[in-house]
Amino acid sequence: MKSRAAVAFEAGKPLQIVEIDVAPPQAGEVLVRITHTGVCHTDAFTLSGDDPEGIFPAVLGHEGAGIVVEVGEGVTSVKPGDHVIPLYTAECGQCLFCKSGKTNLCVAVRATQGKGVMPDGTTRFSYNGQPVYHYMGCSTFSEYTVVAEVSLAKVNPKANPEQVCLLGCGVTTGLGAVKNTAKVQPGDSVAVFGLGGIGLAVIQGAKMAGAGRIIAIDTNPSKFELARTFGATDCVNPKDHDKPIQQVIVEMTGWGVDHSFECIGNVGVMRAALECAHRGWGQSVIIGVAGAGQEISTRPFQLVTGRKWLGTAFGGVKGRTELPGMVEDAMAGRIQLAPFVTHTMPLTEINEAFDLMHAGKSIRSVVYY
Ligand SMILES: NC(=O)c1ccc[n+]([C@@H]2O[C@H](COP(=O)([O-])OP(=O)(O)OC[C@H]3O[C@@H](n4cnc5c(N)ncnc54)[C@H](O)[C@@H]3O)[C@@H](O)[C@H]2O)c1
Ligand SMILES: [Zn+2]
Ligand SMILES: [Zn+2]
Repeated sequence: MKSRAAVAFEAGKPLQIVEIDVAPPQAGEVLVRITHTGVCHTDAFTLSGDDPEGIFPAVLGHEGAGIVVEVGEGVTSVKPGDHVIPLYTAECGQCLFCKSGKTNLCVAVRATQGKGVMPDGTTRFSYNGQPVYHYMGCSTFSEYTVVAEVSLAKVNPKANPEQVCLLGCGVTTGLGAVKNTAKVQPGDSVAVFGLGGIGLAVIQGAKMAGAGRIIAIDTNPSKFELARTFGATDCVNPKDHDKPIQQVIVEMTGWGVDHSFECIGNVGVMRAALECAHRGWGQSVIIGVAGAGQEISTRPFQLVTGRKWLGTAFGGVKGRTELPGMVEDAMAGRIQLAPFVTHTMPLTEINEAFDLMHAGKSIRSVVYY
């Protein structure tokens, strides 16, 4: 079938809106009509060419909501008409990782997902007879996409897709990092570096967890108002200080914060985030995705004196098990999604979403089909 899609033909170039061909779902696969998709910084990162796993031409996008159109052989957990959120972290329930109870990093489709193909090693997308690759197992920048059954969370059909698509990545990642990775406790102090969709979701999660002081840090002060709305108690612009930001945070708090979160993808800030963690027990969670080949560093003394360096993908959330409940939480107002959606636009204007992100003017742009 034909599908309108925004295709990344080359790194560093705008997406092109074209009609691609989408092949039917094979065994264990599902054809989904995407109705809405957010644009996450990770899409911009891959489009920039800095992502070692980036393959072109590809259909990017991994923060979507849609409706099942057709299922391949053997698919039992979803049927046509079901409302779904595609998952870039699958959950098969069978693999070593799923069974461990220790992680959400299912490996069922990992090897092929990273290569931009479906589990049988081929792609369902093509343009003028040439293959177009999948992205993060989701490819939500195509109206019709094919996703592995294990990469779909079935959610309440009454949920607002313009908002719950954000549970496909940004908001879930931030909330999950607080709850599953850092396990923030009532009264704990928190520092959040980077106030995009991820960082603001961390603040919302910290507030929900009953954190005491929540310090929001960004070089773009226009983000502070929303950060305060979500629960930030202090807002700090590193540019207002002539000393390293970690020193500023330590001085503000005495011994540093109980938890810090890096939500930018900057290895220098990752170091600062670790070093502003409390002596003896403070921990720092890396969420940001750094460029290919970049490395983190600090003095080992920072760890010897009790700080912990952690990281998280999709906030440690098991998508098929947990997303349906998170969608219910959003519908009941326990999770706030509306403030994240600062812009909406039709697919034809998707490049504008990237421009707004790079200009620091949006939190999330949601594209509709
Ligand atoms: N681990 C995961 O599962 C996961 C999931 C989603 C996104 N990510 C990553 O999280 C990061 C954030 O994503 P986003 O969509 O919120 O991005 P975004 O671009 O919307 O937000 C980043 C924010 O960081 C601020 N910033 C930039 N440099 C800074 C600095 N030196 N000091 C302080 N603030 C600075 C920017 O002003 C901006 O507000 C990206 O690296 C993205 O790839 C990771
Ligand atoms: Zn994302
Ligand atoms: Zn698994």
